[in-house]
Amino acid sequence: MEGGRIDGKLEMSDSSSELVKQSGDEISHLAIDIGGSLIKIVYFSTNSKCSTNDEAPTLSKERKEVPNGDLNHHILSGRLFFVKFETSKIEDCIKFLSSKKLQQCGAQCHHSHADDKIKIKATGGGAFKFTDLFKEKLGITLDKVEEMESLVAGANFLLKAVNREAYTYIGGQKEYVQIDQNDLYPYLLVNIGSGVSMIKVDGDGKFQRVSGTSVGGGTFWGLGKLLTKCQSFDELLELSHQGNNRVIDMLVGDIYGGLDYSKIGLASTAIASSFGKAISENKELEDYKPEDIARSLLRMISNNIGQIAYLNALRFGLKRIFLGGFFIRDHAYTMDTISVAVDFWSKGEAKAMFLRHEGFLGALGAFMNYKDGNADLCPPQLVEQQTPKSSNCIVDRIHNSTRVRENENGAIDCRLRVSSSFKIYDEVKRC
Ligand SMILES: Nc1ncnc2c1ncn2[C@@H]1O[C@H](COP(=O)(O)OP(=O)(O)OP(=O)(O)O)[C@@H](O)[C@H]1O
Ligand SMILES: CC(C)(CO)[C@@H](O)C(=O)NCCC(=O)O
Repeated sequence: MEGGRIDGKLEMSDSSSELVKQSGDEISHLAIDIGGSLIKIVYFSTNSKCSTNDEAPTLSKERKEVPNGDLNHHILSGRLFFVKFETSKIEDCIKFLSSKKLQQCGAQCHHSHADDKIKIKATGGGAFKFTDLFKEKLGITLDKVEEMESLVAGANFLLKAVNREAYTYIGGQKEYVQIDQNDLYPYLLVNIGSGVSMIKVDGDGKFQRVSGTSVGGGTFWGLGKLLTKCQSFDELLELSHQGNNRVIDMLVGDIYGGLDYSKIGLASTAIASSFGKAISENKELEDYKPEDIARSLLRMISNNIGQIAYLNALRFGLKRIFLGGFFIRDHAYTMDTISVAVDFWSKGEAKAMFLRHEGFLGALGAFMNYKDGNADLCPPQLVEQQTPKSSNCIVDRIHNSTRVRENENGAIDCRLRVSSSFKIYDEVKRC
């Protein structure tokens, strides 16, 4: 179907407005994914002001003996929040972080000044590029988590723990997919960020990056900016919604005198050559409408990604393709093009499925990595909302049965298990 934003789009926060609205949150854990285009932050807050549900987020002082004996735990109830910034505006991100009470994020406050010890999980190329900046401006050490590992951990978590996370988009209809946790693997994860990574996922921590393409979200936004003079990514997407790609794309019918090329299965309306019409018309860039250019560009890139995804799925015999990354933006035309490409090339065999927390896979995966924390800081683990039964492995329990709750803003209600050595903000200040 033709473009347009789908109703009920997740309004996960876009930088500056959030700076004011959410300052003062008590953040217990935070992870960051610094990509080529966008910085994504996932944080867990126990601030009860944020709750819209009947069960207010609280710090429950519930103590649990872990089975091997020696550690007590707190259970923190609260909510996972999602925020993003443009990487080119990293100063906004720095301001945001400095407005937060971050001292407890992985901080170990024994024997020395807490500021020396603030460590957050960080992934993406920017975790390397901006190491010094974070140290200088915020006194924060970035504890690096490998990018592909983070993407996979984030996707696995969402697919197993969050209801209505994955959906198909066919014929203009969004349909949520019920994930059978015992039949999830293998699948192909296609992350469309600035560039595109394709990862074959075989289990928790079991994966292989099998392909990638540099023609991705950065290409759409970069070329689109040059060709249309749009000032923002969302403006470019909106413009594409109003355009007609047939003005610029050379169609099969343009070559075949209006006929289908039925012998090889190409309808006259299929695109034979993206932007191909521009070579035969005596027109300058200014003679084309920006909306038509935006439309052709979006179609070209989405189609190409859909096709490469399908080829890789075919290569490894994978039927399920999950797509993440902020290029998608829950945008109808983008998802429709990718879905049609996968459906067309696989003759209906493979399915493209989109993730609601699209661009936050890496940040979520890095967040999950706190479970590998060192001995001083007990690994925080996400636990479900229901009263936990006695079990040794809370994460396992998520994976095997219950699901965390998600509210309409994309924030996820959940509980975090932390060790008794973990301090809430006021206590940290006194260290
Ligand atoms: N507000 C925005 N500003 C810039 N790009 C946006 C915006 N919203 C969506 N996008 C699209 O999302 C892409 C970035 O997606 P994402 O954040 O998943 O990748 P990244 O982590 O920045 O890239 P990479 O993983 O390749 O380093 C951009 O290239 C652009 O196509
Ligand atoms: C380089 C990364 C992994 C950085 O996130 C990403 O932008 C990407 O996958 N680019 C595509 C590179 C390629 O495989 O051609």
